[in-house]
Amino acid sequence: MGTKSKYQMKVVNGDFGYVLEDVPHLTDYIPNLPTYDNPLRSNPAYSVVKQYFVDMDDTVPQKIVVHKDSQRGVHFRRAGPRQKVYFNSDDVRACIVTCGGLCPGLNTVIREIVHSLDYMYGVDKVLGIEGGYRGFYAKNTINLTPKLVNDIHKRGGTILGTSRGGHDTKKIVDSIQDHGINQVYIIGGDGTLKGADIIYEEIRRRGLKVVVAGIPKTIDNDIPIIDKSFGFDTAVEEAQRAINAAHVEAQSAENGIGVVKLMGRYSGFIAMYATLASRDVDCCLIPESPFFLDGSGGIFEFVKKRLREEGHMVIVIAEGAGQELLAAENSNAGSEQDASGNKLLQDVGLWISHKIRDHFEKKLKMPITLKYIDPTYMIRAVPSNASDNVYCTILAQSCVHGAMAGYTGFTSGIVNGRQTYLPFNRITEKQNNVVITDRMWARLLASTNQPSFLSTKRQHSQSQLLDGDDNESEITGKQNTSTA
Ligand SMILES: Nc1ncnc2c1ncn2[C@@H]1O[C@H](COP(=O)(O)OP(=O)(O)O)[C@@H](O)[C@H]1O
Ligand SMILES: O=P(O)(O)OC[C@H]1O[C@](O)(COP(=O)(O)O)[C@@H](O)[C@@H]1O
Ligand SMILES: [Mg+2]
Repeated sequence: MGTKSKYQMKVVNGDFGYVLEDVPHLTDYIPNLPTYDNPLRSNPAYSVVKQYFVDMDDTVPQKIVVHKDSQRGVHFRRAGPRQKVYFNSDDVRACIVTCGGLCPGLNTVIREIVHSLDYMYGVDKVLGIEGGYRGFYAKNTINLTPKLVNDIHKRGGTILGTSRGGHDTKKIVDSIQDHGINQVYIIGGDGTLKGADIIYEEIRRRGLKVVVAGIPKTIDNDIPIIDKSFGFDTAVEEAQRAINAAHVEAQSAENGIGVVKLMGRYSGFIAMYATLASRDVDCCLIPESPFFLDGSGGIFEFVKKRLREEGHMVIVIAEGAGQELLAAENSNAGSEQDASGNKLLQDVGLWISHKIRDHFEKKLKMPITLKYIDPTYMIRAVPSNASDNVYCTILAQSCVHGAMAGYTGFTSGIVNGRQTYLPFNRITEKQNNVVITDRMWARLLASTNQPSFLSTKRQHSQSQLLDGDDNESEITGKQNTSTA
C-alpha cells in the first residue's frame, strides 16, 4: 500500500516567504465545469451574516509564533462556504464511511454531514456505507436521512460500523461509479486517510467528477497539523473516572498503588492531558519518553520514594509506552499486526504491574496493594461530550462546504483555531507525537514532580538536542500541537 501521492502538491508562493499549500480542485483535471450560485445566498439564516462567504484569498498560517524578521511561512486554505458551488443540489449523491478504531464523536460527524447537506444545500441523497472500506463492495448501503440520524450523537460508536483492512482501491472506486456517487465523505485516522488519498488518485485517473473529502479521526490525537482531533477531549474527560478510581483504591490501602492504562499507540497525548487534568497522578509514562525500571533514577526507586512520602501513588501509562522493554523480554512480541497493518501491542499495564509486585513483594519483602485498571475500550465507546459535539459540527459543516465548492483530496481541520482545508498527504506524511523537549511535557513533569527516567546516556543526547534550540518541533522534526 503506497503512501506517496502521484500528483504534485499545489503550492503557491507569495511575497516575504508566503507559501500556500493548496488542496486539489475538480477543475484541476476536468476543465469548463459549470458553476452554480451557492443556495445559501438566498437562505435568510445565512445571507444576513456579514462575510459569511469565505474570500477566495483567505488563508491560515501554520505557525503563529513568529519573530520580527520571520518569513511568512506555510499557509492553508481557509474553510467555509463559497459564493459559487460546483454541484447542482439535485444532482448530488453523497456517501459516508467510517474506518479504523472507534472514537467518541463519530456519530455526531455522520449526523452533521447529513444535516448540513440537507438543510444548507438541499441534498437529500446520502448513502451510508456499512463496515468501513470493505462495505463499498461487500455490504448493502443504507439511506441516511436527517430523521434517521437525528438522535445518533447521543450514542457512542458509529451507526455505520467500522473495520480495519479491506482497502481494495479498484473495487471501492468501481462501487462509487456503480452507485453514481459524486461526493465521498471518509471519516478515519492516518491509515484511513492514506486510503482516501489512493481513492482520490484513482478517481482522478479515471477523470470522474467525484470529490473525496476526509474528516480526521483519532482518539490518540496522532494526526499532525490540526490543533487536536475530535473525541480527544471526551477521552481525556472519561479517563478521569478511571484515574479517580485508581486513586481512591490506592489511598485506601497501605502502600497502595493504582495503575491505569490509557490509549496511545505511538503518541501519549491522552495520558499526558489526563495526568495534567487529574492532579492525582504521580507518574505518567508515554511512548515518546523511554524509561527503565531498576537502578538509580528508575521507576522502582521513584515508586519506593512516593510510597515512603505519601503512602500511596497512581501511575498512568499509555499503551505504547515501554514496548521496547517488553520486546527485549519476549522476542515474539511486536511481530503481530492487525488487518490494517498496525503493530499489535503487548499489555504494558499488566507487565508493569507484575514487575512492581515482583520487585516490592518478592525482592524487597515489602507488602504493597496494587490495583490495575484498563479502561481503554470503555473510554473509546462513550458518546462525545459537549465541546467535542460542537467541534464535530464545525468539522462536518466545513467539509460539506468544501465538497460543494468542488475541492477534493482534502480534509477539513482546525489550525490555530481556524477551520482549514488540508491536502491529504500533508496530514498522512508524519505522525503527531508528544515532544518531550517541549514545554507541555515540562509542565507535566512540574505537575507530577516525577524524574525524567531517561538513562544518563539518553539524558546526554537529549541535552545536546536542546543546546542552542529555539524551536523544539523543528529540531525533533515532529509536529507540535502541545506548545501553548
Ligand atoms: N497505507 C494505506 N493505504 C491504503 N489503505 C490503508 C492504508 N493504511 C490503512 N488503510 C486502510 O484504512 C482503514 C483504517 O486504517 P487503520 O489503520 O485501521 O485505522 P485509522 O484510520 O484509524 O488509522 C483500513 O480499512 C485500512 O485497510
Ligand atoms: O483493538 P483495536 O480496535 O485494534 O483498537 C486499538 C487501537 O485503537 C486506537 O485507539 C487508535 O486506533 P486508530 O489508529 O484506529 O485511531 C489505539 O490507541 C489502539 O491501539
Ligand atoms: Mg491509525
